[in-house]
Amino acid sequence: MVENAIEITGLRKTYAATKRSEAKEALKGVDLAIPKGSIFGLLGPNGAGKSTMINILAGLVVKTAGNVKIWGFDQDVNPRQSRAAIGVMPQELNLDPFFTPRSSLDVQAGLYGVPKSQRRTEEILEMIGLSDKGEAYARALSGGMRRRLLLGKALVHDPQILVLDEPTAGVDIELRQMLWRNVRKLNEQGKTIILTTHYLEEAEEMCDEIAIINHGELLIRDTTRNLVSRIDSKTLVIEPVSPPAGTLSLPEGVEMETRAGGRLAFRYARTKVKPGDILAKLREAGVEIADVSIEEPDLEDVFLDLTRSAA
Ligand SMILES: Nc1ncnc2c1ncn2[C@@H]1O[C@H](COP(=O)(O)OP(=O)(O)OP(=O)(O)O)[C@@H](O)[C@H]1O
Repeated sequence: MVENAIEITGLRKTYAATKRSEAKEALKGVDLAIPKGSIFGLLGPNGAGKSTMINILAGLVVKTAGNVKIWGFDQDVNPRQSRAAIGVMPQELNLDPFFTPRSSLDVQAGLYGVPKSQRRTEEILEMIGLSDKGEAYARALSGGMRRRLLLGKALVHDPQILVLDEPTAGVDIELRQMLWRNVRKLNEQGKTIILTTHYLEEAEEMCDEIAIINHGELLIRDTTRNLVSRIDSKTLVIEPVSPPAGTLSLPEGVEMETRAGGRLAFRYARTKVKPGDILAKLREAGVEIADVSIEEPDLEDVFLDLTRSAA
């Protein structure tokens, strides 16, 4: 039994030089395994190589070197089976304006060779909340509806793996929540989900595991929890009754920052300093405290830490 939904080894992609641009090495030998059944986040700054990787998985971009296995099928040996195992919801709203949602889904199913008797057009329309828009022209759909239709199109052949490329970029909260509800449901039904997102909070909330890529290289891959616990810093935030008089003497390595409303934030290494040490110093200085809280590191800190040091 194959354990991994995706196995990538030594994946390279160099876009050829054109008259206007030099050759670009977008992926520089990436190894990555994505376990079956997970919700896996692929993160990285703009231009890191995420779309290139996803497009290679989807069979839309031809790799330069390396090996890609999808649901156990080598992309080069079994292109049909590997393509059938994956559905991609792309970033761009590339819909034919003259197709209705119902015919869009039907045509897509036809492209994947799904026999008429096995098509789930109505079920998918229902799931993406477009049952009442089945006969509307795509050009008459709102941006959010088009995005939902793209999700539907990625599902027509009932793939084991669903890839979502920046699914919530620029969408409103309601649609985002609907998308995530659907994603969770599909995951519970056994689908492996791979998503790229710029919203780190979202990745932290949704993904079991995360890979961060930068400049075409894999920087790290770990469970979301482990990644967040790598960051040693925490921040103690206090609201003083009145601003401290004079400079404060703080434990070594603690950095202070003044925030809105006169709040003071103290960033410290949790393995070296205890928040009580900071509070003791404040008390010594006669600072009266109205409120206190501690901010835990989040994925954004991890991301900045890793991409900064590798820049
Ligand atoms: N068709 C192409 N021809 C030439 N260079 C390309 C092409 N597509 C992407 N690139 C380059 O390859 C690099 C990786 O791009 P890619 O789109 O994979 O990054 P990304 O991580 O998806 O970024 P974003 O978050 O902005 O979508 C970038 O430097 C980009 O300019």
